[in-house]
Amino acid sequence: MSSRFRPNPTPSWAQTQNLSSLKDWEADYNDSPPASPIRKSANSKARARPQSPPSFNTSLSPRVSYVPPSSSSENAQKDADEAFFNMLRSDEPPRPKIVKKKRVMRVKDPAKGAPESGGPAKPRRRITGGSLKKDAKAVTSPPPPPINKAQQECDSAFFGMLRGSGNGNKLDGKPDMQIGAISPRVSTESLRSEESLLRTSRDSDGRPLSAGRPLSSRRRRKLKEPSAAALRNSGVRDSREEIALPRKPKLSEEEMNKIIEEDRLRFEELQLEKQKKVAKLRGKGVAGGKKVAVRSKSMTKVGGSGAVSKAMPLSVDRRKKQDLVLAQQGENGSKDTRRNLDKRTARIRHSPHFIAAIKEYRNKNPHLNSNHNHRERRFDDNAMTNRSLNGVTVFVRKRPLFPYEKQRKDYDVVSVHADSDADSDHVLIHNCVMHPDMKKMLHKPTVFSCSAAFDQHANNDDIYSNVARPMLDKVLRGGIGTILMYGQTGSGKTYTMTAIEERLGAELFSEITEDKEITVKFIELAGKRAVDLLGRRQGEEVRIIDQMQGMGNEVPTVNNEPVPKSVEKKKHVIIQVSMREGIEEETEEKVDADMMQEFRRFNATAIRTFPKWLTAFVKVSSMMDYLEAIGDVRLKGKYKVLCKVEDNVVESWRGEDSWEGWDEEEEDEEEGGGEDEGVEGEMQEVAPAPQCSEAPVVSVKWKNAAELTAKSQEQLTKFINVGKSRRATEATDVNGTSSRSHAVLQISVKEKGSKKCGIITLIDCAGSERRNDSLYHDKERQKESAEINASLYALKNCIRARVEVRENPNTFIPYRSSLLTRVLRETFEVDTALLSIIATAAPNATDTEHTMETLRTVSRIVGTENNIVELPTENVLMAHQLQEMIVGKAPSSTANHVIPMKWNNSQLNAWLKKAAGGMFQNVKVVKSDTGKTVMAQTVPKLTDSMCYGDTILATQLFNKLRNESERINKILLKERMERKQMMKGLDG
Ligand SMILES: Nc1ncnc2c1ncn2[C@@H]1O[C@H](COP(=O)(O)OP(=O)(O)OP(=O)(O)O)[C@@H](O)[C@H]1O
Repeated sequence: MSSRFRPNPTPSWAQTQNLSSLKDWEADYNDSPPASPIRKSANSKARARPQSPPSFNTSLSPRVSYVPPSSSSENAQKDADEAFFNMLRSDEPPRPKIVKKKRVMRVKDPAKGAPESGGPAKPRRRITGGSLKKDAKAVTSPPPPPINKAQQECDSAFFGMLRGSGNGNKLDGKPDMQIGAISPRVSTESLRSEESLLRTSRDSDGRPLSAGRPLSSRRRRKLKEPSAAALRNSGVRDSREEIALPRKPKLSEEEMNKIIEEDRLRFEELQLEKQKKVAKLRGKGVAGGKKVAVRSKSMTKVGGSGAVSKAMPLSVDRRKKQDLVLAQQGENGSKDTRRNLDKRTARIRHSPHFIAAIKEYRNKNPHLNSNHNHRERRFDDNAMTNRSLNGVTVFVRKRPLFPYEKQRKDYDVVSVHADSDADSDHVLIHNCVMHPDMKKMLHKPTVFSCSAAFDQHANNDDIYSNVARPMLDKVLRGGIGTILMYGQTGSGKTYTMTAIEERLGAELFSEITEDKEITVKFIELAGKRAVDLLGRRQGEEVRIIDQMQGMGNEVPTVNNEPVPKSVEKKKHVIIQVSMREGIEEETEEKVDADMMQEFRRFNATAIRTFPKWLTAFVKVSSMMDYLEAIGDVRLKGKYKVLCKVEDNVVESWRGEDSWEGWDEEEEDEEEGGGEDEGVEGEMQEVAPAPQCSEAPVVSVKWKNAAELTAKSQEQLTKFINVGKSRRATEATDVNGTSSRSHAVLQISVKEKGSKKCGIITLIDCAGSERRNDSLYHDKERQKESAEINASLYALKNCIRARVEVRENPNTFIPYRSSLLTRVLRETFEVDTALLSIIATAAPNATDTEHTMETLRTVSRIVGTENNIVELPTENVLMAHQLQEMIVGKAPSSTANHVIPMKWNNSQLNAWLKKAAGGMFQNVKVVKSDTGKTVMAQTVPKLTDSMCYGDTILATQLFNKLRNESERINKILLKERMERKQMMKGLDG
């Protein structure tokens, strides 16, 4: 037998048995076993846990009920003892402890039922026990019957008790709550039984603690109880189910809404209450309003009732509170406190400083002040030629700042320097940016040069007379003139162009003679499509056919000459060039050399010369170059080009647009029988150029585009307006009616019955947008924007190439890269053609980057980007410094005040020398001492560290430092208020 179960005799018990010592008792153990160790043990346990004395229902152990020794029942005592020791000997689990008989007598009538089931319950034998009679019978009936289930239960309870769990039920039939609470120590076997579920966790009234709520999974695991699902599966009924409280009925939507509304009202009420409280506190000066308003915990505990937190989760409260604070801020106009801002926002946020800095800069440089008299300044043809930059006249027009822009605190960052004495004007952009530390403000002036610049005071007449009027003279003589508007969306391209069209129309009709007529064509270039704006059918697609007059593009013909095998393998295209008939022999060599040089540019691998032919092998991969080469050759008007293209190579190329397009155009030309056609056969002579004095030698045809003859200025205006109304415009974020295409208006002045003509082309480009602005546009719009920008890029390249052509005639002009440049081919290739670009500039600070980019692009176009000057960056002064500068009044204190907490070692030393009439000049200061370290010290510390043990001096030092701190803080506060006042003045 395990010693664990050996009865533990106590001296008192030994004394009762007349045993002198424990040893004696042990010796006599077998003969006369102690009769009351269990009782003693039980009693001792009861003492140890007075609040929950273990009590046992004897019915749980009917056979082992123990009757304490008494004079009246000696035999019963003996029997009980024997039964007990029998049990011990037979290795049976120990029986539960026996309680006093008195208590046994208090057992309730089981017929009254267990309280947990509510009504009159069936007698629960195993739990509430059987009858007392039965128990008594069991006590007196040796030998013990085999252990049944009830016995096992009883045993397990007993073990539990021995281990200290005290498992068992009171004899009065009410389970002990404490006992239930410590039931984890109940043997696994018993817990698994159905009854154990009922026995666990009951309160003093016998109701299970888990009533109305299932046990948590953690608790269940602890109790080693099967889950409800497991019980269900095993067919055992879970008692918890019986006693579960009925679920709350679902609320209808109406009821829910009502509750929500009530909560909301309550919340608002509480908010008001809170605001009143805060206002009261502020009035009393008890607390900084902000702290109370924002940090108050009252949102969760208002009124101490927790009503708000009950009604709404904390996050909702917080959000509402935040919304309220934000709304209040908005109403009060309180400032945005963010620190990291994008360029545009930062410019607006610090606008007063930047405005003042720009104003100051203009004052220092009076020529930048916009008071130019544009009326007096009229450039004639010659002046314009002198002022042209690399053959292109560049004008800049700055539009005024709109009231809505002023309203949002935007400001003018474009200064114009119109210098009539020099050859060029200048535009200065005040680029206002923040230092990366987001504290310092910088002003970066950048200067761009142009032929002529117009500020916001220039009107449309000024623009017309300087830009279009000189061009008109040339056009009337049969020349070519092109005016191109380039600029950011909303910068005034359409506005300016409309003004020019009106005035141009009026002058044209007043100047032309009767033998001349004016025709007009108007198309729109949107991406890769050209659409007629004046045709009967709206949206008619126009095809741009650019070819040299009298020459035409030819269908490649196959020469008989065999293709060398090596070439075939490499998939080369063979280009054969025939000399033009009538070319003089002495120049033949030179032409050959030119031609060879030309082909080398296109990576021709072999060039052969024949008496009348020149053959080059060009790689298929550079087919586009090859096509351009042909164009180039034609341009010179010296050669006739024939192509011999290897069959399979052609096949492989046919799928490409460019080649097919090329063929089709040719076919069209042949079918159409246009006036410039007639190229038949290989050796067709070049038709003579038109006899018009300055007529173009090349012609770009707008096939399908309606050409209308305008008989009067009104009619011309009407045609233009019809075209404009058909033009695709859409609202962008930047401009309400932004042009999404390039509008090309061509006005020709023709001699009646003759082909002689002068042409003026006015191009209103689509807004050059940046990605940032088109960020929120849909996909189609973004694609459109990309195409617009691509065509503007091509334009830039062509104009640039045109500029370069003057120095290097071999310069390749990539006019084929966009529809816009194909339309403008005449302008690029005719030397006498005039080209003017008007760059429109928006003055507002938020568009600084766009404006700079426009001017930079135009400078690149004309090859003057090297003339862009970036002036030294200046620091923008803060308000108190500006005040002195602008208002002419110094702030109340110009001294640089620093609070003691921020003093460095030298500042500390300086103060100590002067303060209190030099009282502290002899205090001990080490190198590492700063204002902060000294301020952090208490008087005793100061006494030791600095004042050589002089407490009075240390106290003085301590107080004086604090006084000084207070004094400086007051001054700083005053300065801050002054600055604020001044800023308000600047804003206004
Ligand atoms: N110099 C100016 N004076 C007065 N208002 C102007 C001036 N320039 C432009 N505007 C006004 O600015 C607005 C936008 O101008 P406009 O439509 O010409 O811009 P845009 O550059 O053609 O734009 P988009 O490229 O998007 O078509 C118009 O309302 C126009 O009246």
